[in-house]
Amino acid sequence: MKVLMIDLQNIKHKILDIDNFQIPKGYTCIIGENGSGKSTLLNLLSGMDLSEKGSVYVNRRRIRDINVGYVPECPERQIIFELVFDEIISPLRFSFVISDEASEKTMAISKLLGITHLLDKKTFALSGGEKAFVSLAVAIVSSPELLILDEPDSHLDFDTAGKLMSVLKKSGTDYVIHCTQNMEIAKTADFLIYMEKGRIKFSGHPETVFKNLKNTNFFPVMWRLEEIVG
Ligand SMILES: Nc1ncnc2c1ncn2[C@@H]1O[C@H](COP(=O)(O)OP(=O)(O)OP(=O)(O)O)[C@@H](O)[C@H]1O
Repeated sequence: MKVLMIDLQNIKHKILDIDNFQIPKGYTCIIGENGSGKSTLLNLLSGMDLSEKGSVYVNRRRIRDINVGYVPECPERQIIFELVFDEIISPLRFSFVISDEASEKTMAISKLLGITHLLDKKTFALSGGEKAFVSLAVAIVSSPELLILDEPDSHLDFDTAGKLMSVLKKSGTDYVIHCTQNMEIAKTADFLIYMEKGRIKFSGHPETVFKNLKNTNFFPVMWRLEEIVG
């Protein structure tokens, strides 16, 4: 039987100290205080950084053999083309995908994200939220198995951030790893990781993880209100 998971083995890297840890297939959110090691972990998972000690496997394959998509905190800084269509199609052109196939894929992803109306617009004229969606389209157009999101929702309003998450859940990407400060988003993940001082302190279903965080500012505001109202 095929084992679907990300397997972190004996990671000692910068601030990170993670013995053995498995992330299941699906939508995972990572939360934790500033400096707890979230971005350091995402850099290892995206292949931008190689672990000083330990290994990362995805479905028993080495991380470097996996097609990974990445959206940073300020995605607009990565935009390079003048037209949105050219920006979204660029990863396919860079990998020599034939023209018709690349255009069809670009249209399909734009439909999925609800941004077909932006395709012939100039990238510099987009709003911050629109730029975030275009960067997301660039990241998923080449069908990554693993998609890393390093707080791209920090500049999005709540409804837009929620839309981004629900679209990604439908995108067919096996693993989405989303670092976020938005606890209303984190509580709807399939799997939640709470980091502290380079270690994974709590993990599991969001309800289970948040039970351990009731007396902290991480506990979702809506749940706190529900508790007060009864
Ligand atoms: N080579 C290193 N060895 C040990 N610690 C390091 C090294 N390089 C950076 N750090 C520290 O690791 C910590 C974790 O940084 P990281 O950016 O991963 O945190 P984060 O949880 O993403 O924080 P934020 O929420 O503020 O973005 C920082 O305090 C940083 O100074």
